[in-house]
Amino acid sequence: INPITSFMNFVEEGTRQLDDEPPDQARLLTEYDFIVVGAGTAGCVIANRLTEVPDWKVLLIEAGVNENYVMDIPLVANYLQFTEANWKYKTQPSNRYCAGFDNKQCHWPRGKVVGGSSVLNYMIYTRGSQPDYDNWRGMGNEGWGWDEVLPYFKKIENFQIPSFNNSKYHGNKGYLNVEHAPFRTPVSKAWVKGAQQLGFKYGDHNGENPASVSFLQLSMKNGTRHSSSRAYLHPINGRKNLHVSKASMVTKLIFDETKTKVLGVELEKHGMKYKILANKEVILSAGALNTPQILMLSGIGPKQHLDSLKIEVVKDLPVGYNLMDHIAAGGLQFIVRPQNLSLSTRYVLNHLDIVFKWMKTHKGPLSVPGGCEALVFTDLKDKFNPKAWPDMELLFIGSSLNADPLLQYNFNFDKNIYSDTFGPMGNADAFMVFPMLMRPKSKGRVMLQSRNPKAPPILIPNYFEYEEDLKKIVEGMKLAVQISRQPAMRAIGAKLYDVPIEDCLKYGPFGSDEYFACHAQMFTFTIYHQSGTCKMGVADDPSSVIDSRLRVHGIERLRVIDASVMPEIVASHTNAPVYMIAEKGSDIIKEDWNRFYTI
Ligand SMILES: Cc1cc2nc3c(=O)[nH]c(=O)nc-3n(C[C@H](O)[C@H](O)[C@H](O)COP(=O)(O)OP(=O)(O)OC[C@H]3O[C@@H](n4cnc5c(N)ncnc54)[C@H](O)[C@@H]3O)c2cc1C
Repeated sequence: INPITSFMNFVEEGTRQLDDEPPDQARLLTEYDFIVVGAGTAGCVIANRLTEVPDWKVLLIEAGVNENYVMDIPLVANYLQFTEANWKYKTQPSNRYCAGFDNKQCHWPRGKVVGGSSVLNYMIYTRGSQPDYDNWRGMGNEGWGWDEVLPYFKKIENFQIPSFNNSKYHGNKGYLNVEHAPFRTPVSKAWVKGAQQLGFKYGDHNGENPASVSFLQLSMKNGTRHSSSRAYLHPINGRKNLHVSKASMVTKLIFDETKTKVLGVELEKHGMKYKILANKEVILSAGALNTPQILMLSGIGPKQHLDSLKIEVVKDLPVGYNLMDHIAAGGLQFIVRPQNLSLSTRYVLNHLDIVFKWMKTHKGPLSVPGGCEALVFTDLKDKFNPKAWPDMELLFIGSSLNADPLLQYNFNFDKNIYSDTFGPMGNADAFMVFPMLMRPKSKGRVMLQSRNPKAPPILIPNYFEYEEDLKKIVEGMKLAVQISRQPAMRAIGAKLYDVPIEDCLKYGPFGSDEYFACHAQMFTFTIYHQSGTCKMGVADDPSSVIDSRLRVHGIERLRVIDASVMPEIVASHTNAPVYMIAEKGSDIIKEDWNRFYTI
């Protein structure tokens, strides 16, 4: 590999990508048919699908700026959290969770860039399975059962994994590329084998076997990130009926004099304030933290909370409640015999040929998103049944905390606890497993800090309110240890890293249930799946904010289409489900305005 031609290839591809992203609209119209707030996973899909109707004019508003080509390098995903493309939120301090982190706060990164959180994410592409969506329909949400959402999951995909390419479950004509990473570490292969030796079936968790082990399916195209902007906006760059306004923050909704109909939005761009009207609808796709924030700033939210901030109440609705997330016990690491290859930053920086290889071919270790390589989904009560409804995921990362000097800052570790616990690892080769709670019972809340739209919202995760959530995580940790004892793992010398968290020894010896529970409460890792804060439900469900056609109860011309709408978090990473919600939501809009729609 020639470093110069590789680098030039990288620069040329990056320039092309920049040219393909729809430009910032310098001069905004005063009126559009639809205004979509937030160009994240959902917003890019909606902007694409609505502008398929040639006489609809759509404005897509995004607080962040362009995606750039460095963001497409899968291995550097962690680093993006230190850039302006992240809103950099933190949770309220707690002793029950995130307790081993600085000021007992978890970092909650969210994308602030064209492409939203699909630009910061680890590209893991999972959908959830039949019971997740039948559960939604069972709550009264007509049209959201598995049989009704599956066609939309297929519509999203350009599925590129031949061994799983079963047309009952997968599509090949969609905008989003789904593929395996073109590189696997030997350790990941041993782990996948070890999981099978324990009893898990190798299979397609997005198809026949929701509870199985496999290498990750990824929203990736030829070894590079395929964000929602790359997938849905780039191919339609040039559509005259789409305007994109970047670096533009929506601060409030505008209502008619009866306060029952939305007329448009107020936004700030480069220090200037604008009022833009929507002839037909405003669609909020600002994500599960910012969509409730915009609603509450506009007077749609819990009356008592809005009163306390002296915000005039337009509609009393439980906005911001029902906040759900998936969490893992972080820092569960397994030392292996030294490998002659590692996904560590140290290794990569000492082997620049790897970097040049990716720049030229998009192959090699840099094509592994943040080191994430494989997963097991399982139902802890029926562990090895591949048809079961998972309540636990074990995510395999072919890298470790000591492999990257910045990882401790990603997760906000307390410096002393971090160095006491992980310092003794030195430069040992290791991998991590994140045992992840897939169907949490505990729910939190998003609140406003003040009437200032630029003040970050108050984020209360309320993890582990229910003891059973903690117990399940502990079961997941023990299961991860069991895999590490299988023959394929013994062959690479896998051994649980056992320097204890000093503060947890008072609850029990290292490896006891009580010790592991304390570990999970100290190193509570968000998996960034915040959702549910504008719950979809029937009008007489007092906990719901929108109906099953994604319209805000009691308000005309206003919909929410993003991760906020999930009535119950699905047992899955959330990006693919959000794509589905946006595809289906776009068809609902077309149907309601008597326009042609595609499924
Ligand atoms: C670090 C990280 C890793 C993740 N890893 C995975 C993964 O591997 N697999 C997976 O399935 N999921 C993953 N997720 C979750 C997944 O990416 C999200 O669930 C999904 O992107 C949410 O889509 P959304 O459309 O609801 O919101 P977002 O994609 O977050 O989009 C919201 C957009 O609205 C914009 N916005 C917000 N407020 C305003 C405002 N006032 N005015 C204008 N614009 C505004 C934001 O800047 C953003 O661009 C990850 C998320 C993160 C942050």
